[in-house]
Amino acid sequence: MDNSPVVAQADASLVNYTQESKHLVESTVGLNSPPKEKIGSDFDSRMMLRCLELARRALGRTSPNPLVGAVVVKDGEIVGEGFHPRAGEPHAEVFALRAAGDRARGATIYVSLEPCNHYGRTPPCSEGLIQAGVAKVVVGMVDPNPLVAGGGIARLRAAGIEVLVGVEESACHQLNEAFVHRILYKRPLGILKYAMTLDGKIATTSGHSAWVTSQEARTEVHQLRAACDAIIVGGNTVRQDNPYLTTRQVEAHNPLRVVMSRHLNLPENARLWQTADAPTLVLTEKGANPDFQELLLKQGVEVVELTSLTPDKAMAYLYERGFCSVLWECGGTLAASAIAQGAVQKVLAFIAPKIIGGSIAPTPVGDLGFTTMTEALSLERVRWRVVGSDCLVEGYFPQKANSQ
Ligand SMILES: Nc1nc(O)c(N)c(N[C@@H]2O[C@H](COP(=O)(O)O)[C@@H](O)[C@H]2O)n1
Ligand SMILES: [Zn+2]
Repeated sequence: MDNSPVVAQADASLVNYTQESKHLVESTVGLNSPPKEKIGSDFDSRMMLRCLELARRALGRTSPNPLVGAVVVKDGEIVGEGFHPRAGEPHAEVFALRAAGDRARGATIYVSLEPCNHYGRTPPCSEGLIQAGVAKVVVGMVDPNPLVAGGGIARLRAAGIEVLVGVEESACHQLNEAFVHRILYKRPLGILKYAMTLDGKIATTSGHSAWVTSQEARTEVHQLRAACDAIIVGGNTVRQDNPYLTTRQVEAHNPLRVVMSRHLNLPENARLWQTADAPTLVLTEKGANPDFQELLLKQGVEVVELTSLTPDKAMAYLYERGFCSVLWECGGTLAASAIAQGAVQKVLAFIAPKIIGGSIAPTPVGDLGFTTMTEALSLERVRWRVVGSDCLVEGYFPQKANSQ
């Protein structure tokens, strides 16, 4: 078996770029591009990092839009700041220009994503910047949205405005990796998170799993949830762990809690439907257990029937709902199927320095059908760090470059 299922749906040729913008976008989002030299001064970097700090204030709330921050600088001083709070509301540049008022004339504006150049839910920021009379625009990264894709930069330059592109580009890209993935692959970014012992178990043989990792790691998971649009689990996780799936330890945005269950053989008293702290959606198949559907609806849980319930179908549905990122917090069987269907791009593995043994104790990823080590899925861009008493390893499955 080769690795093709994992990347089958991750094909960036889905997006129709013009030949000109294709190269610009590819070089910004890191497809086909060698490492780059630092762009801009240390001051430029500081201002761009401030943009990212502002952008993060809306973490988890902007989808399908990106996280964007903007800073207006006049004579070396910040005179206006802004960030994009949520889709439908003005863009970061508009808030920063409003805060700067007349001081925007002749100023430099830093913005972590290329200013838009189209009428969407809001008018083009490129025109707003021209009207405000800014002298220079410093851009973190090109917007991969084909409606923008270099067009905002070209419009500003055509109006005689100096534009510098690529300041702190990789940090800008990292913050919006889910937005970029959504645009390129027409699916939310799938992140598989699990916690396991040093001997690779997520629970004891009897199913006990509270807690594998340290308190610090669990808080980090709540931060991670806050940055995502949805968390998915399967029916087994609801039955065995009865999770809350909230961000209660960090008091932040709660993503949509999604349960995938074909037959709706789920407990009536699960915490997911007894706590209203976060919205809950149950994905099932046509005609499944109508009585239980009624019970869920009474508890305020949304139920959606898909024609066939697979990880890819679930991701396609969540893409249509405008989601950029989905956190898989499921058990091994669903995780294996999500990986096999290309619904996972990034893996976050918390590894606790504990050994529990047990030849049938559950592991984080079930059967992928591999028989030789040559079939193993190797992650790239791998990093690790210590969190509390645990180690967090993160990496990405390889993705195809835009082959257009
Ligand atoms: N540069 C920039 N700043 C922001 O604050 C933004 N939200 C965006 N978003 C880009 O515009 C598209 C959304 O447009 P509407 O909000 O619907 O008008 C989004 O897809 C990005 O391409 N850009
Ligand atoms: Zn805009």
